[in-house]
Formats: sequence, C-alpha cells, structure tokens
Amino acid sequence: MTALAQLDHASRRFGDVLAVDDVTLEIEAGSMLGLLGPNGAGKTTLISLLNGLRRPTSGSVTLLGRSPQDVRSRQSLGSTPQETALPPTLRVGEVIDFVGKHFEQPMRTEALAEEFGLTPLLKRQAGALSGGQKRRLSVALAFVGRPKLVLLDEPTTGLDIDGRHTLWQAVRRQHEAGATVVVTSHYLEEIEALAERVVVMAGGRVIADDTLQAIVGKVGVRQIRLRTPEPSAVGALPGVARAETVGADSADAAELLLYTADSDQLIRELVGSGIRFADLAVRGATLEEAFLTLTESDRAHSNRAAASPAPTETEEVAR
Ligand SMILES: Nc1ncnc2c1ncn2[C@@H]1O[C@H](COP(=O)(O)OP(=O)(O)OP(=O)(O)O)[C@@H](O)[C@H]1O
Repeated sequence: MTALAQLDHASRRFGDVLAVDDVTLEIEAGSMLGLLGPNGAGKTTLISLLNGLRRPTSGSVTLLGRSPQDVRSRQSLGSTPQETALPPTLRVGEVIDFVGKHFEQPMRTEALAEEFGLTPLLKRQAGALSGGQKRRLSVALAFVGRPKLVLLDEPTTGLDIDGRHTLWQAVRRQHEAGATVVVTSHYLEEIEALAERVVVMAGGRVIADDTLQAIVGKVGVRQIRLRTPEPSAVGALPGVARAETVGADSADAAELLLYTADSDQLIRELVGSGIRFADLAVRGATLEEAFLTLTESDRAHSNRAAASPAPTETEEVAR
C-alpha cells in the first residue's frame, strides 16, 4: 500500500512540553487508523501536524508527498477538529455549500446531508442546532470535498449512543467508498467501531502500533483490589503488570490495586504463595487504567533496558 501521509521522527514542542516526541508513522491509503491515548498524550498535536496547522519542531511530516502546508495536498484532506465552531446564522445547507466551494469536486449538499442524517435540518440555522447535531454536521463537513484522507479528532464526544452509531455507520460507508480515515478517541468502543490499525500514544510517544485485535488484547487488563500486610511481595508475583497502593497504609495491612492480563492466573499465584490477604475484588480495568498499565510497562521496560541492576521489587510496587 502507498503511504498517504508520513511522519518521520517528528517532534513538536510547546515550551517545556514535548507534545509529540520523535514519532515515525506511515498512514497507508485505504486504511482506518485509530489514535488512542489518555488526555495530553499528544493526539491532537499529531493531527495538527498532519493537517498543516502546526509544523514539527524537528523531523518531517508529508501529506501526499508534499508539505501539509501546501494547498495542493490540503485539497485532498478533510478534517474535523475537537471543538465545533460553525457560523451561527448560516443554515445547515449553506454551511455545507460554503465549505464545499473550497474544493474542486465537492459532494452534492443533499447527498452529504442524506449520508449523515442531516436532511431534515438543511434549512435550520447552525446556531439553532443541538450539540449533537452540530457535531454530526462538523463530521459531515470533513467529507464534503471527497477527501483522500480524513482526520477526525474525537468525532463523537458529547453524542448519545444513537448519535454515535449513526456517525460511525456514515464514516464506515465513506471509508468503504475510498476515504482513508484517522480517528482519535478516548473510547475503546469508538476505536473498535472505526479502526483496523491502532496507534496508542502516551506522553507524546507511540507506545503501541498494531492491529485492532492485538491492541484490544493488550488493553484487556483486569484490576484486582485486596488488603495485605505484604504489598511488596504481592506486587512481585508473576503476571502483575502494575501495582498501586491506595489509601493510607495501616500498620498491619495496605490496600493494593493490581493490574493484570489474567486475573484468574494471578489469583492462583497469590493463593499458592501463602501471602496473607483479605477483601479481594476483581473487575475489568477502565481504558484509562489500561493505558496507564501499557505506559508503565513501556516505561519499566525502557528503565530496565537503560539501568543496571534492575529495580527492586519494592521500587516496582511503590512507583
Ligand atoms: N498550544 C499549546 N501550548 C502549550 N502546550 C500545549 C499546546 N497544545 C498542546 N499542548 C500540550 O501538549 C500536550 C499534548 O496535548 P494534546 O492536546 O496533543 O493531547 P491529546 O492527546 O489530544 O489530549 P486530549 O485527549 O485531552 O485532547 C499536553 O501536555 C498539552 O497541554
């Protein structure tokens, strides 16, 4: 497959913050790429490098073989920012016409409205739309120029379940018709609906880049909560991806959160170890917790590679 867009060791700094840190990425034609990561991971900054709103501080970014600032490459780009800003007095149909006029071969306004469920709203002023309707319009606008590449930054934030599903279906149909789509999200569900390949970012860096299936497997983390007088020993059991002490430690027991890919196996290890524990509870980790676990494993891996000797069990638990 040919690369529609490329980042080559691209970094973007804002003062002390390295928002994008040495990212190398190719976005192939016809792909659906999900960009997943916690708040502040650098997703929006990466999108702004691709759409030419910002330049990299170092490294390079190309869009269709040219600089993203080049108007010729932008003709093939559609983009929906995180925040929706629409001219409040223009009618929905007029907004679509206006944006379409910037492109050589825009979609017909009626066809775009139909695709995104906006037909009944064509005559309504943009300022009179609900939050969800505005969101639907701004995602539709990303497709008006029949773009080769579409960048959607958190496209369904603030939408109810029906609204999300309607938009996902429309985006998938556009993808089937040939658009390459990059979507950022906090929601695993959204990434599952819209991505074939998933790039996970944390702290400006790419910490995982794999198929959807492989990433879902990696973030399928479980949380075990328990009380124990030996938190270091529990944290060192095989299969613990991350351990965190919560609340105040009492002299005889600490409350501990453990994150693991296989909670059943870890509980077997715990029981087999003879370590005392109480109040055990197991639940699926939230995506945020799963990200943290991925990030921490990544950091622990880099630390272990860089430092010798390896960190002690106590350091692992206390981090
Ligand atoms: N214009 C700016 N000036 C200073 N710092 C910035 C600017 N834009 C982004 N940052 C910082 O860069 C980092 C990455 O921000 P970015 O918005 O790219 O993250 P994100 O992954 O999109 O987060 P979210 O999911 O919250 O939207 C953050 O620490 C943010 O505060």
